[in-house]
Amino acid sequence: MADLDPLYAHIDEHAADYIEKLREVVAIPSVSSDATLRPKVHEMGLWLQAELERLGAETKLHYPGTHVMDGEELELPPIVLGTYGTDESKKTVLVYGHYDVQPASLSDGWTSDPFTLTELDNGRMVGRGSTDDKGPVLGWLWVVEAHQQLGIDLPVNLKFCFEGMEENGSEGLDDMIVAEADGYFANVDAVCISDNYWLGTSKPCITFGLRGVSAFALTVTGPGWDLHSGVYGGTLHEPMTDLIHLMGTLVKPNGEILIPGIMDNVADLTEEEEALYDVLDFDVSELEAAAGAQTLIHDDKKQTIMHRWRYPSLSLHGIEGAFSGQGVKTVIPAKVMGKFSIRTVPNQTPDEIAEKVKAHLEAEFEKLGSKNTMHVEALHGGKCWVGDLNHPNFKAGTRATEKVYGVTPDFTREGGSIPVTLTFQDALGKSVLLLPMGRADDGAHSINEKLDKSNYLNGIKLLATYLHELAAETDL
Ligand SMILES: C[C@H](N)C(=O)N[C@@H](Cc1c[nH]cn1)C(=O)O
Ligand SMILES: [Zn+2]
Ligand SMILES: [Zn+2]
Repeated sequence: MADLDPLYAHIDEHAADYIEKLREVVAIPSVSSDATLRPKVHEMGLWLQAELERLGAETKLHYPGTHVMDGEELELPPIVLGTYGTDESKKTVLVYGHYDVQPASLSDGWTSDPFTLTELDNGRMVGRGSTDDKGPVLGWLWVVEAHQQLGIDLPVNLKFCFEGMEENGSEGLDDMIVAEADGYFANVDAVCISDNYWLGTSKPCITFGLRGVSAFALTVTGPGWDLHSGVYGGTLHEPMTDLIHLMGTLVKPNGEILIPGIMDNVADLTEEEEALYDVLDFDVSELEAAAGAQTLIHDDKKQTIMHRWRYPSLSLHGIEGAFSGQGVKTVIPAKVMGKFSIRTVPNQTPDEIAEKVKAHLEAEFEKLGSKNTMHVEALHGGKCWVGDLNHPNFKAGTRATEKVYGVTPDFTREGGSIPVTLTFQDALGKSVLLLPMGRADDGAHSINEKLDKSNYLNGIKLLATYLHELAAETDL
């Protein structure tokens, strides 16, 4: 295998260039769930295509069509495909990432403009998408660029697949992958995704499981328009009262989900799985620090991690249509929509979950005797995934981590979701490795999202080393 020390030195020397490029992409507010920002998501996709072309990849944009969001028909952003190298004597690695981001605004509590990458003295680079997932996506590009600049042969062929709807249901992606399994993806030997985080803040990990996600909108409609609570309060069924009651029937404050039958299919805990939690080097105080609170439900670290990885959870996210401004507005909102989602685990399926949620809410609404109307909509559902830690793809990731960080990584599952992971595994029949770049306290989806400069640079080295280790794998 090539000596990678010159590559590592080169990556360190080019830190400023990599950071400038990250600044450039953070400044594109590619928020997939905001209809007004949809042009920015397209812009970000085209930015990536241009970079891939600049590096010599053959690219193709796949436009999955349109979808309706907030009553508006919108063009789905392109899935950016790129082929770099077609040498039949080399293995082909498919790398996936997403270029859309979660919403962010200063008013949420950010200490700097979310779309301006802000470098802090402690090495943190703060900005929306820095860790989720623009930093890692860019990392793959710099791996290719560094090899070119040093004249080192890239030991594998690469296929890129970057989507712009991951944070909003990955619409159109699964269909394209299935349709192209024997086409664009035909020669793929292994898949790697860098889109999650270490378990803590100091030790790297590789990840072999993800929870799924099923998102819902629960709408209660009453009066024809918003009403004066002094004039109408006490005289009619109020949508907000019904909604709050219904949302309260979903989950207990201790996290227990109240939907009948929801735990029926949850996989049993085996001794082998339990042993994995026992050896984990996990400090709950890091989780508390990253959350900015000491409000954990479970005292025991093993229970905490199991409830994050292997049990479902239900979170209430927000209410559309409700008054949320400052001061008091004595109004009865006419129509309110509660948003919640369930993180799902083996062996739950989105269809089964949606059926149980709907049956439960319909039964609860019936009990209210309300004259309002209620509608439950399943917004998007992604399946959970568990990979095989013993596969050579994971061995390559492990060796790469050991080389770059000098420690054996934690082997983790992730509480979040990357719905495409299982699709790649099933449709292509190939192993998918999750190789994270960022840390547990990066604040993905939260305020002040950041990527540490050291994680960015070591992450680029890690992705590069993984490709070399995979190329050296004889068992693949
Ligand atoms: C883990 C990954 N970086 C991520 O953040 N995934 C999202 C996917 C999603 C699903 N609905 C909206 N976004 C997540 O786990 O929330
Ligand atoms: Zn995300
Ligand atoms: Zn992500």
